[in-house]
Order: sequence, then structure tokens, then C-alpha cells
Amino acid sequence: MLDLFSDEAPWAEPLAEGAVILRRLVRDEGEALLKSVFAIAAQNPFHHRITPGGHRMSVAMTNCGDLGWSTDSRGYQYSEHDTATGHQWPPMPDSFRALATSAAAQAGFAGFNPDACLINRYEPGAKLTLHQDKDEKDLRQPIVSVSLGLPAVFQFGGFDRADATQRVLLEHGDVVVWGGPSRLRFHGIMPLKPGIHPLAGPYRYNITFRRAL
Ligand SMILES: O=C(O)CCC(=O)C(=O)O
Ligand SMILES: [Fe+2]
Repeated sequence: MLDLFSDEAPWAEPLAEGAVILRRLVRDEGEALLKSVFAIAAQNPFHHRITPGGHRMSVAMTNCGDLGWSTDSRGYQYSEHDTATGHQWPPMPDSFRALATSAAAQAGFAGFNPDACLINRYEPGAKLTLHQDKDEKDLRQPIVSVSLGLPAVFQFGGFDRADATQRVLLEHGDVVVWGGPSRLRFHGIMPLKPGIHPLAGPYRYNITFRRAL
């Protein structure tokens, strides 16, 4: 893919108060991050989870860290084990934690120390409908969300599902941080367009860091 900004230093693009896109922040680490993602997935493969409503999610997920987010017939929850396999989640790589803490600090949230890392894999057509991230205990802690591989359109809305949304393209190496007054904004991902990324093949990967407990 032609990236006109490939030689540019990362830059910040504000979305709302408490929310910013740190453009290309981890582009140079993208390959190493993806290698870690593949190693985690080799231990705990990506699954298409079934929502409490009985729907198969189009996004495939795995986790690393002390706690992982998943969903099954009982609801959405954080747990130390994969509820599908019973396996403990692989540890969060130090490189992941360091980048999450650094990105949060650059967005104005000092001292972020995530205990949960959700990894989403999007195939063509996969999407995440508008939702709020609200399964975490301390909503003063931000969300740090890293985009790798194919680009996708991110929707960033208000505090009601029906509120107007901004639509922004997230590309390989972009990091979105939202917290503070934006922590509970609705957000989602539009259906992924097919493509082949040189490092990620036919997929988009998203790594999301949270303080769950
Ligand atoms: O894939 C993304 O960029 C967003 C992921 C997300 O909103 C979530 O995992 O809750
Ligand atoms: Fe989310």
C-alpha cells in the first residue's frame, strides 16, 4: 500500500476531549508486534465468540495478560482463563505494556498500567457494531487501541448510540487513546474491505489495552 506519510514523524489528531489518534506511533514496531500477536495466537487461537444473544461475532478474538475479555452465553466478562478452552492467557509481553503506558502518557493519561489485552482479528466483512467499553472497574483509566495490518474505518460517537459519529480511517501503526470525558463514547468498526497487507496478509489486527480490575 502506498503510504504518503511513511517518512513522517508520528503526529497527533484530536478526536474529542480526552480522545486522540496518535498517527503511525507504532509503525516501526509493527512487524515485531505482529510477531508477538502470532506467538500469542499459537498458544491461544483466535475464536469467533458467541454473544449472550446467540450471535457469532465476525471478529475473531484472543487475549494476553492477567485478564482476558470474552463472551459466552452467560454474558461478557474478564477472566484469568479462556472460557472456551479453559487455558490461562499467555503473559502480556513487556513490549506491549511499555507501548500502552507510553501511548497513554502521550495522550495525557500518566501511570496507565493495563492488566488486560484483547486482540481482535478482522477478516473482510468483519465489523464491530457501535458499543461502549464499560466492563472495566475503574472508568478513570483510558483505553489504548493499536491498529495493525489492513486499514479500517473507525466510528467515534457520543454517549447515546444514536448520536452522530465521526468516521476516521485507522491505518497500520495508528494508536487511538480515549479516556476521561470520552471514556464512555460509543465506537465501532465498519465492515473491513478486502486487501492484502505486506505484514498481516488479509487481516486487520487490533490490540486493545485496558485496566479491567
Ligand atoms: O478494532 C478496533 O479498533 C476497536 C476495538 C474495540 O472497540 C473493542 O475491542 O472494544
Ligand atoms: Fe470497544
